[in-house]
Amino acid sequence: MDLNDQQWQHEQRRVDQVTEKIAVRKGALEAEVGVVRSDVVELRKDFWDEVRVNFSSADDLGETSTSLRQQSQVLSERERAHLQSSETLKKLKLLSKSPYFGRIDFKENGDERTEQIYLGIASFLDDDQETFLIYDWRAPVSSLYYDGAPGPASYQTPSGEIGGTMELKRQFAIRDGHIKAMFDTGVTIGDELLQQVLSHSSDHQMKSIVATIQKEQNAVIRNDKSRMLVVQGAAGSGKTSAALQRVAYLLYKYRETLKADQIILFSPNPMFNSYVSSVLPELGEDNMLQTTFQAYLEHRLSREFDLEDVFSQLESILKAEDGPWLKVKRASIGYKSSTHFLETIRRYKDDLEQTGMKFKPVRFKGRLIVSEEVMLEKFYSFDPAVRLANRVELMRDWLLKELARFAKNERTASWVDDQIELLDPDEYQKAYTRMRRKQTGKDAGFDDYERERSLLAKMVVNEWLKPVRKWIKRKRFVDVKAMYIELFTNRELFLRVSGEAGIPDEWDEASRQTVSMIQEGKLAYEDVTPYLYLEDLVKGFRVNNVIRHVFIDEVQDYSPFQLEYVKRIFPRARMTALGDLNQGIYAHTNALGGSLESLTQLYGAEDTEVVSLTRSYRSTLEIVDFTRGMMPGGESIIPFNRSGEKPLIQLADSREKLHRGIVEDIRHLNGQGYEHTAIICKTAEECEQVYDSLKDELPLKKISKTTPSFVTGTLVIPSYLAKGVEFDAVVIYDASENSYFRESERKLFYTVCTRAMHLLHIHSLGTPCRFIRDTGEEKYIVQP
Ligand SMILES: Nc1ncnc2c1ncn2[C@@H]1O[C@H](COP(=O)(O)OP(=O)(O)OP(=O)(O)O)[C@@H](O)[C@H]1O
Repeated sequence: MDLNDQQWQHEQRRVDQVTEKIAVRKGALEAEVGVVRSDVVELRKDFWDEVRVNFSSADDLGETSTSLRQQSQVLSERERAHLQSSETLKKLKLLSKSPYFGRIDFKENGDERTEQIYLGIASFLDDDQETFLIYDWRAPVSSLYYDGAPGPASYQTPSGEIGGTMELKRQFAIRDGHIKAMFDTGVTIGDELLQQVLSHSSDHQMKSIVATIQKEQNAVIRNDKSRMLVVQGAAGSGKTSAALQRVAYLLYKYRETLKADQIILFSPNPMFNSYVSSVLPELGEDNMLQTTFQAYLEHRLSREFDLEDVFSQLESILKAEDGPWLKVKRASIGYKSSTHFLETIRRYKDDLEQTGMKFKPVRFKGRLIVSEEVMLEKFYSFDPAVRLANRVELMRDWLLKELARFAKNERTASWVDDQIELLDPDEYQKAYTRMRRKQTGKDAGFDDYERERSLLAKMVVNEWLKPVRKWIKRKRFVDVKAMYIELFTNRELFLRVSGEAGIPDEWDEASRQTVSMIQEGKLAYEDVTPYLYLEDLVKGFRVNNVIRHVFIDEVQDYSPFQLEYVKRIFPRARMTALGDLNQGIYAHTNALGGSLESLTQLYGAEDTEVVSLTRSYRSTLEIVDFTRGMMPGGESIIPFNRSGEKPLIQLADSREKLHRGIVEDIRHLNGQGYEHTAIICKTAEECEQVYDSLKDELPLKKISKTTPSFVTGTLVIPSYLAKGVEFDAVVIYDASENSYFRESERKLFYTVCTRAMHLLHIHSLGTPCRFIRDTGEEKYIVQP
C-alpha cells in the first residue's frame, strides 16, 4: 500500500469516526427535540389552566398578571430551547451527509504541536466539548484555508494576528460518508476539485461554493470594514455566489446581533429570487429577505399609477424601429436616470422651500374645507428655517385641527339628522355601546334626547370624515403629481433648477410625452424613481431602520437615482453592490456612464471599497475566449481552465430552416444529457412566436416576467430575463444582424452568450450580427 492509499484510508477512518459521532449526537438531539416539542405543545394547550385568573380586586389582578408572566416565560424559554435544538439538528443533518471538505495542518508560532483543522459548514465539537472535530468555514482560523498556501501563514482574530506555518492543505469531496476525492493543494484551492464542480450540469437552483471559494472571492465574503463594498466582476466570476456566502458569513460573525431578516437582497427579477433561495439553507442558514426594486416601486406607487416596469420599457425599446419616438425615449431615459436630473430634483426641492408647493384642497361632500390658496399661505407662513418635509408635517397637524373644527360645526347639519334617522337598530346599538364605553366614568347614557342626538351626531360626522382624516394623515394633500408635471411644463422653473446641464436633448417632446402619460394615469419606468424621490423629499422618506445589510445584485442595472434612493430608505444599512459594467442591458444603465463612479460616490470614497473579480468560472475556456472578444477590454477576463467545445455558429437562409436547425440542435443536446438548456430570444414577443412554432416538436417551457421560479428543461426565455442565471447549453434563437442591429445591444448580446456553462450554439437567420464578427470567429456552419 503506498502512502497515498494509507493517507486515504486514514482519512476515511476519521470520516467514519466523525460521522458516527455526528449520528449519535443527532439521534440524541432528535429525541430531545421531540420531548421539547411536546413540552411546548402541552404548555400551549394548558396555558390557561396553569394561570390563576382572577380580576375581582386589584390584588387579584396583580397576582393574575404575575402568574400570566411566569407562564409565558416558561413557554418562551421552552420555545427558545426548541428553536435552538432544531437549528443544531438542521446543521447536524447537513454535516452527516458531508462532514467536511477541507483540512489544514497549522503550527502556530511558539507551539510544539501541529493542529489538524478540518473545515465544514458548521462546527462540531468532540464529546469533551473542547476539541473541534470540525471547524466552521467562517471561523477566523478557516480563512487560512481560503487565503493561505503551505508555508508561513497567518490569520486575523478579534484579538490580533496569529502567525505560524501551514504544513498541509487538503481538499475532500465526501458524499454519504465516503471520500470520493482527495487532493493536496498549493496556493489556491486546487483546480482539480473546482474542475469537478464546474463540469457538473447546471441546475435551476444555485449551489453553495463553500468548498471551493477562491482567494479573491474570500476577500468579498469576509470584508466588513467599509460601509459600501462594490464588487465589479466579469460574467460568471462568482459575484452572486460570493454575495450569498457573504450573507452566511455575516450571519455567523455577528450571530449575537444580526438575524437573516435584517439583510435584504435586491434581485434582478422575481425568478432570480427562487434561483438563489436554496444556497443559504444548504449552508444551514435562514434565507435573507429578497425583493426586486420593481416590487418596491409597485408597493409605493401602484395605487396611484399604472407603472411601466423595466422589462416592458426594454421590450418596447428593443422592438422599436429607429425613428423619432426611439430618439426621444432614449434621450428621456438617459436624462431622467442621470445624476443631473437627481441634482435637478434636489434643487427643485430647495426651490419649493421658497415657493411653488402644490396642494389639493380639502373637500368634503363636494364642499371646500380648506382651499389650496389658504393652504399655500399657511404653508409659507411656517418658519422657513424648518425643513420642507417637517413643514409638511406641521401642515398636516394644522389641517387635522381645521378638520376637527369643521367636524364640530358640521354636527348640526341637516344631513347628519338624516343619517341618524337611517341608522338601523344594530348600528344604533353599536353606537350606543361605543358611546357608553367612551363615556365610562362620565355622565353615562342616552338620558335625554338632546344628549343622545349630540352624541350620535358626533359619531356620524366622525365616521363620515374618517376618509378625509386618513387622507390628511397620509399627506395626500401634497399634490406631488402636479409638482412633477410643473417641472415639465414650466420652462422658467426648469431652467432655474436644472443647473449647468441646462435643457437636455429632445426635452420639449420628452416633456410633452411625460405629461400626457401622467395625465392618463401612467408612469414610465424612467419617471418612477424621480417621482418617488421628489415625493419623499417633500413628504419625508419612509425609512427602514431594521435592515443592516443591503445587497444589490446586477447593480449595473440601477441608475444613480435608484441607488441614491436605496441608500436613503435603509439609513442604518451597509451596502454590498455587485455588478458587471459589461452587462448593463437597460437603456438607463448608460447613466452609470460605464464607470463605477456613481457607486463610489454614494457613500464617499473613504467609506467605499472596490474589489474586482476577473476570473470567470461559469463557462468553458472556449466560450469565455469567444465572448470576451465582443467586449472592449475583454482581454482582462481570465477564463478558468476548463475545456469544452468551441461555440457553434449556424446560419440559415430561411425561418423554416432556422427552426429546423434549432429543433435538431435541442434534440441532439437532450440526447447528450444536457437537460437544462435555454433558447434565448431577444424579446418576449419573439419568445411567443418561437414557442408557438416549436412547441409541438419540442417539450418547451416558456418563461415570462411573471414566471415565479425557474424549472429544468428546455426554456424559451427573453434575453433580459436570462440575467444572472446559467444553463448547460444556450441556444441563441436568431443572432443575425437584422435582429441585434444596434451598437446599444452589444451588452445584451454579451450577457445572453455568457449564460452558457458548457455549450453555446448560436443560430442566425442570415449574416451574423457585428458582435459575433468582432470575436474574430469566422467559421460558420450553413444549415443545408
Ligand atoms: N469558487 C467557486 N467554486 C465553484 N463554483 C464557482 C465558484 N465561483 C463561481 N462558481 C460558479 O460559477 C458560476 C457563476 O457564478 P455566479 O452566478 O455567482 O457568477 P456572477 O459573477 O454572479 O455571474 P453573472 O454576472 O454572469 O450573472 C456558478 O455556477 C457558480 O457556482
